[in-house]
Amino acid sequence: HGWGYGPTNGPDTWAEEFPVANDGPRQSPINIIPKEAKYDSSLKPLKLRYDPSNAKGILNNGHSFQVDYVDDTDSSTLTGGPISGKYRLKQFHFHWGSSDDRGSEHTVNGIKYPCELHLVHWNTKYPSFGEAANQPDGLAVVGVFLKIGAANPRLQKVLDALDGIKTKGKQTTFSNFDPKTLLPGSLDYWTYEGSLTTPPLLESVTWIVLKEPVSVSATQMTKFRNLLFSGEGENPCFMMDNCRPPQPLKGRQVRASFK
Ligand SMILES: NS(=O)(=O)c1ncc[nH]1
Ligand SMILES: [Zn+2]
Repeated sequence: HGWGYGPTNGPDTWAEEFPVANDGPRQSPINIIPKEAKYDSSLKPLKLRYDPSNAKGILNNGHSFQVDYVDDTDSSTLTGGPISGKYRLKQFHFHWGSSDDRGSEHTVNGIKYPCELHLVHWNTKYPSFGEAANQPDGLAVVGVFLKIGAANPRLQKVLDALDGIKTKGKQTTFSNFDPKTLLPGSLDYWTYEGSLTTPPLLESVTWIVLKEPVSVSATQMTKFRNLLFSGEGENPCFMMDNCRPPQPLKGRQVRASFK
């Protein structure tokens, strides 16, 4: 059985098949220490321009669920920020915990949030996501923390679709959704050079982690935890704690777009 988040296939075992997990100089996630981040006035504002009609489907991939976007044109892109050129939105997904005191992958001063959203983009200087994923400047992932508070109405359409993709491998159509509605009011961010946080842990990601969290209610969190890692007809295993712990910084500089 492949990699996962269980006792026999979780993050501490990944190095067996993916040695970069332990040896890599730029692994993600990391603990962000705001006081150690350097304000960089040359960092540009983030520019996210998404076409809601590019939303294609929603899939339970056995590790998380993701909303996939049509990425054969430049209609949903990320530009500005720490990146040069244009990156296309491929998908967004989440990581969450088994209780509200954990679940995020990045941490801030060691604090874990209950959930973290990742918007995955690839550099259009490469022909495809797959090609870009193997390049040091191939991917850009925007990370957004979710914090327990008032129910977030912007999440509801996504959460309501989860009943249709309960088990591993299930997918349904999911159309007309603008991921910009999931972002906080401020686009202030920390940025550093890192990796995918799931195997193959490719060191191709420019991470852009927003400082301001968005809200999610405890009830909404229970909907994430009602998904299954397991496939239809298999022993049911609820999908939660699908988060990799923070990895060694190994001398990397985290920059801040704000003072
Ligand atoms: N969690 S992550 O955003 O680093 C990721 N995206 C695709 C595979 N893994
Ligand atoms: Zn992720």
